Formats: sequence, C-alpha cells, structure tokens
Amino acid sequence: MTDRVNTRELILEILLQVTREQEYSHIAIRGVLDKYRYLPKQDRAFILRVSEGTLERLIEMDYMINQVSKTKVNKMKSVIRNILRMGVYQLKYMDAVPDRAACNEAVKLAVRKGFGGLKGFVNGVMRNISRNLSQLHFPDPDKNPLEYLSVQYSVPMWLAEKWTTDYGYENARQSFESFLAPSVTSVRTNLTLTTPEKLKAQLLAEGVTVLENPRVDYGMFLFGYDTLDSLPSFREGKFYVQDTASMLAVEQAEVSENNYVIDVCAAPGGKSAHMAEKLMGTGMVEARDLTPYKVELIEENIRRCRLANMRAVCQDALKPDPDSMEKADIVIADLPCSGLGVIGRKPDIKYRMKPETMEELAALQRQILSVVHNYVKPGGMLLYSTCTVNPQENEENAGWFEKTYPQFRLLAMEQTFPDRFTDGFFTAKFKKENI
Ligand SMILES: C[S@@+](CC[C@H](N)C(=O)[O-])C[C@H]1O[C@@H](n2cnc3c(N)ncnc32)[C@H](O)[C@@H]1O
Repeated sequence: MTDRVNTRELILEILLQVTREQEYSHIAIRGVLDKYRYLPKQDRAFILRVSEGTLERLIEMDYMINQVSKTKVNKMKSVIRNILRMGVYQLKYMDAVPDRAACNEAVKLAVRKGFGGLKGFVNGVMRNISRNLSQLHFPDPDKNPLEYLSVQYSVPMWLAEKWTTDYGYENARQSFESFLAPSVTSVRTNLTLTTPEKLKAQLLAEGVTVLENPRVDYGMFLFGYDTLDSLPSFREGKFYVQDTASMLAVEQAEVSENNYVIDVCAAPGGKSAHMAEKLMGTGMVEARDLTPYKVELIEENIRRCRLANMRAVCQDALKPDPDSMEKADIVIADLPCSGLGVIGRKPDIKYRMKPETMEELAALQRQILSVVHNYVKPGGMLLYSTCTVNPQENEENAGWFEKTYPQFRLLAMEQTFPDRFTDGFFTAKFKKENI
C-alpha cells in the first residue's frame, strides 16, 4: 500500500461522512474513489470493500464491540466508534488482513486523528475481539428470531419486525441476506446505438467481464472494471446502468410508435431514456424533475445516450400543469419512496428510514398521483412504481388510486423482492377508460 495516502484514514472519512454528516454512502464512497483515482487498483479495492462492508454491517459490528467494551458504542466519540467498526470488520470478514495489522492500524489511526489518549482503549477492544472472535455470542435464531435477523443481517429491529409481519419470516431473511451479497452492475444496451452482441464484444475488448441477463435479452451484468467513465462504451452512450426490475417496469408500459410520454419524477432519467429508446426516434418523452440539479442529471444522460426524442423539464409534480391535461399516451409515476428494495446498493437507507417517514412518503405518493393522473389521455396508461417493499406505499396506494379514480382500471400489479441480481420493486399499471 502507498504510504503517501493512508487508505484507512480515507475509509474513516467515508464512515464519518455517512454516519455523522448523513451523506449517502454511495456518494461518499464515489467521492473518495474519484478524488483518489491515481491510487493503485488494490488500494481502491480495499477502500471500497472495507467502507461498503462496514456500513452494511454496522449493527453486527456494534453488537460485537459492546460485548467487550465497558463504554458502549453509542457513548463513544464518533471517530473512535468508526475506527473500531472498520477494524472489527477487517478482523471478522477479511482473512487477507492479518489480525495484528488490523489492531495496529486501528491504534495508529486513533493517534493520527488526535485521540492518543485513547490508544490503550482502542488496542484493548481490538485485541480482545481478535482473541475471542469465535467465543462472541450472537442471538439464537430459534429463541430470538427477530433479534437474530437484526444482528445477523444488520437491519434495525423495527424493519425486521415489519418485513416479517408483512411478508413472512423466510422472505424477510432471504431479502436481508441478499442485501449483503456483493452488488452487481446491471446494464441495458442502448438499442438505438448498438446491439447486445456488439456491445458485449466491445465490453470484452475493454477488459470487462460480462454476464448475460437471463431475464432481459438486452440486459447484462458487468464485473471487473474500475470506473464506468473509464470505459469508451459507457462514454459513447452504448449502455445505461439500470436494474432488471426497472427495465421490466418499462416493458410493461407497452410503448408504441409516436407516443407522447410524461415521466413526472424522472431523474436521473433511466426509465425515460429506456422509453425514448423503445420509441426508436419517434414520439417524445418529457422527463420532469423538481430541481435544476436533477434536470441537469437527466440532460447529461440525454446527451450521452444521444436521444433526440427526449427532453428534460423542471416541474414540481405536486403542481398541476394545465398544458398537460389529457395529453400523454403514457404517464410514468416512478415516485419518491422509502427505497427498501435498493438497500443492497444503498445500505444507509436501512439505518435512516423510519416508519413515520414511510407514512409521509405514502401520503406524498397519493398527492402526486392525484395531480398527475390528469395528464393521461382517455385510453392511455399510468404506470405507478416504487423501488420499495412496503404494502402501504405499494398495494395499498394502488388500491386507493383505483377506488378514488374509477376511470382508471388496474391491469397488472407486481411486487418483486430483492435478490442478488435484482432490486425489490413494485409496479401497478392502470388504463384510463375511453369514455
Ligand atoms: C425514484 S426517483 C426517479 C428515478 C427515475 N425514474 C429513473 O428511473 O431514473 C424519484 C425522483 O423524484 C423526484 N421528486 C421528488 N419529489 C418531486 C416532485 N415534487 N416533483 C418532481 N420530482 C420529484 C426526485 O428528485 C427523484 O429524482
């Protein structure tokens, strides 16, 4: 490892940004990896592995530390708490890091960050866990099944309880387990610019490992690349990073030539771009979002994917737009949600989301739906979707919508649960009767 930059200090920086400053984990990690692009691949892989792994397993790390430390984790200084968490992660999950190195580096980092007075404490906790790793106890799955789920898969108790109540214990267990599996990059071929065969050949030539997506013939999973920006195929717009469940949601909309589509909450533009690509240069997709920053993200994707039949517009979905009344063949309402289906890619969601926020989000979704359904033409479609797994935001909202707006008929509704290759996702497709 290079000694000009201390990789563990960068990992600590990421953990502090996420746990203290409430930064999103993928943004904090990406920020550091982008800034230190010049580091050797091995160092960057270490930063990614330890920061992602520690953040995914915070509850388990705290449970272990609390067994050996008189000062409980929630009473520790945040720097010390996070040094211990990342140190214990290395002890438990990284055989390639010798225990002695994990302990020594944790102590050195505490000193470097101005906590020399606590070096004995850090040393004591780390060495105690290292010596007794196999003797630490964990909740018994038979006696305390919910506590077991919470600690084993690092999910808060309320979420273990709620998911078990809503969908059953085994579904909860499998979903939580899938959140901890290494995440994959799922991509969709831009069929307006290339074919899956040609894209695959180009990616292989760029040194990427490619696995075909068995559920979508233009989808693939990519492994073994450094950053997407470093791939010419990405910069040339030949593929878009998109989860399988999102691709299947767009397939449901049955877009046809010359359709006018309004996507009311569109940034960064994944579903809109997919729609525009399916229109093969015809029709128009209007991709709207709340802020100029979000609109710029959409515009970047329009440029990169070279889509002439898509435009980005700044528009609050809660404010009725008189010019759009009954104009759209398809309205996409992929609304802000609790995001429980994407915890595998964004682990901080499981620590931040609260039941009361989920209630607020379910109410916000109803408010947005009650405005944007007006944009659908008679005979047109409304596609409601979320990337969450929560009956209140999903089936209950779909049921509420059908009851409140009887001119819409529910054609199909699907909840997918997360697995290693797919997010948890919900779609409900409605048709506006031709009356
Ligand atoms: C789930 S994301 C959309 C993802 C997008 N459909 C895609 O596939 O790439 C929800 C989006 O809703 C936007 N949003 C939240 N409140 C909004 C509002 N009142 N009006 C418009 N957009 C809003 C957020 O900025 C966010 O970009």
